[in-house]
Amino acid sequence: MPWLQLRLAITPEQADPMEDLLLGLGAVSVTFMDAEDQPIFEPDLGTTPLWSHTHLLALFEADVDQQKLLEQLQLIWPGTFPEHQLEEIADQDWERSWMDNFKPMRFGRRLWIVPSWHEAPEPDAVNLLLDPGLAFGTGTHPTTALCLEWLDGQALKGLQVIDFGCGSGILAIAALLLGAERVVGTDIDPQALEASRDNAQRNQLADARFPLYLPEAMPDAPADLLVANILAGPLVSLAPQLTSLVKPGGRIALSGILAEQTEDILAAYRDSFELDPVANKDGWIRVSGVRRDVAL
Ligand SMILES: C[S@@+](CC[C@H](N)C(=O)[O-])C[C@H]1O[C@@H](n2cnc3c(N)ncnc32)[C@H](O)[C@@H]1O
Repeated sequence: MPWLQLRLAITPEQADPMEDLLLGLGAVSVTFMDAEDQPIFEPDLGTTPLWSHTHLLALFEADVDQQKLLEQLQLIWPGTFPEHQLEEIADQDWERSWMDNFKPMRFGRRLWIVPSWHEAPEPDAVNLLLDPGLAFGTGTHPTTALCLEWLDGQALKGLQVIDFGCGSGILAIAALLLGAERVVGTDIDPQALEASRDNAQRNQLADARFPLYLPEAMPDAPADLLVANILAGPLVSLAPQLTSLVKPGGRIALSGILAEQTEDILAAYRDSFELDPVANKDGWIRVSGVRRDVAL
C-alpha cells in the first residue's frame, strides 16, 4: 500500500507538540532525524545552524485528504507553520527503514559508533552505543566525523576534557571510552544534556565522569583538551572563553566550520594556539592545535 509522507523542518522545541498534533490528525507513525548533511530545504548556511532543526517524518494512509490535512495543521498550529513537503511513497517498514539507515560506523583506527539497536561489528573495538534521540550527533555529519577521527588519534589516557556543545554526547563519550578520565559537557539545549546523560548510561559511564551543565553554570576550570563542534560565528565570539578553558600545552579541536570560514577561525585562535594543518571533509573543516604557554 502506498503512503503519504509529510516532512517538516522543525526546531527541537516544536517536536513534542507537533508529534501530538500529527498523531491526533491520524498519522500512523512520526519519526525524527538529525538535520544532517542532506537538508531537505535550503537553509542559509551563513546564518542558519543546520542542527537547530530536526526533520520530522509523519506517515499517513494514502487516501487521506491532503488539502484538508494541511488546512487543519495550519489552522491549529500556533504561529507560522514550518516548511514542509508532502509526497507519496511506496510501502515499506518505515520505522525500520529509518533505523536501517543509521548503521555502525568506524572512525579512525579503534572507534565504532554503534546504534544502540545494533550488534557491535567488532566486539573488541572501542564501541560507543548511541541513540541520538532529538540531539545532534550521530557521526553521520562531516563535522562530527572530523572530531571523532581527531579524538581517535589523540593520547587521551587520564586527561580532563571539555566537550563544548555536546549534543548527543557523542564526542565526550568517545573521549571517555578512549581513555579520558573525565569530560565536562555543556550545551545550550537542555534536551541535548538529557540525550548526553542517557547515552553515557547506555555506555555504563558513571555520572561523575561526565558532568553536564548549561553554559552559564559550567565551571571555568581549564582542561587538557577541549572539543567544540559548534558554528563558526560562536567559535569566533567564544574564542577568549574557549582559549581560557584549555591549559597551556593542552589541545583544542574546533569544527562546525565551513571551508570558506577557515580564515575567520584561524585569525581568532592562532595567537593562542600552535595550529595544525586544517582538516577538510565535504566542505567542512576542523581546526586543531596546542595552546601556547604565552599568547603572542
Ligand atoms: C553540531 S552540534 C554538535 C553535537 C556533537 N558535539 C557532535 O559533534 O556531533 C552543536 C551543539 O552545540 C550546541 N550549541 C550551539 N551553540 C552553543 C553555545 N554557544 N554553547 C553551548 N552549546 C552550543 C547545540 O545545541 C548543539 O547541540
